[in-house]
Amino acid sequence: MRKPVIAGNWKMFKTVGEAHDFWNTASSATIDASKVDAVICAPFLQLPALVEAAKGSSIHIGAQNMHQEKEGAFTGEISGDMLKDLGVTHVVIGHSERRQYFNETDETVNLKTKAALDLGLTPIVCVGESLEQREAGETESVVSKQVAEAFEGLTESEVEKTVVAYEPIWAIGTGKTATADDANQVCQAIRETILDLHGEEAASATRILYGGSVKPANIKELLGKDDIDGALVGGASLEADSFLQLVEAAQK
Ligand SMILES: O=C(CO)COP(=O)(O)O
Repeated sequence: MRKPVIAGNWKMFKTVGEAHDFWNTASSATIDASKVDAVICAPFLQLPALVEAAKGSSIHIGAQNMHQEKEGAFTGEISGDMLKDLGVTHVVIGHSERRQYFNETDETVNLKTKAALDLGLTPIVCVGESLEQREAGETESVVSKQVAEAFEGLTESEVEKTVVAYEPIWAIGTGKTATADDANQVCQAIRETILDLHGEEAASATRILYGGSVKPANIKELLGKDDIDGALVGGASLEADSFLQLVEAAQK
């Protein structure tokens, strides 16, 4: 039985003050950490305050990116060691917005995933096809290649510790969700890729999330599918109430 993950990706939203407002509501929630991993992935500047606020709660704090090197002359970047030192536990890697706007490639995704695992951070590795690729019938081959390259050189136990998020680019922030069946089919193809490359145990243990316009209204149907183990959520994670409804749905 795979424990579901509900991970909020705040993207470039909220000031530290607004994050505190979120926390005032979220901290009173009863989350059963044995049933769900609830994670908030916030902008770097908010991480110290959020890690502090989350102490004693069942919500994990994650970053939205990290650099693959331990340290060095990389102006403007943040290393995994810096995140680890702060008490951050998760890190989103290879989000489509980073692939699109910040030159993230399958190769850097692989290096970052390895660097995160070496530090004991849980990578949430994002994959997904564009609308053009979907319409050309390339979804599964595109996504399988992204997964294969992201996991290149990882051991079976490292793969098991990694979370994959399938986020079709055309469904992000658009209100268009893949149908639960379509999303499940791609998540199943991802699991098959992991099976082929890393073996049965890795394939059955790895959590695969869906992301793209997930809301309290559609979470139950998505979680009802065999190969969907949770969600990576943008817009609906910004309000504590809706984030907590998603967590609630996953811990049932
Ligand atoms: O990109 C996403 C999460 O990483 C999805 O964003 P939305 O939930 O706003 O569509």
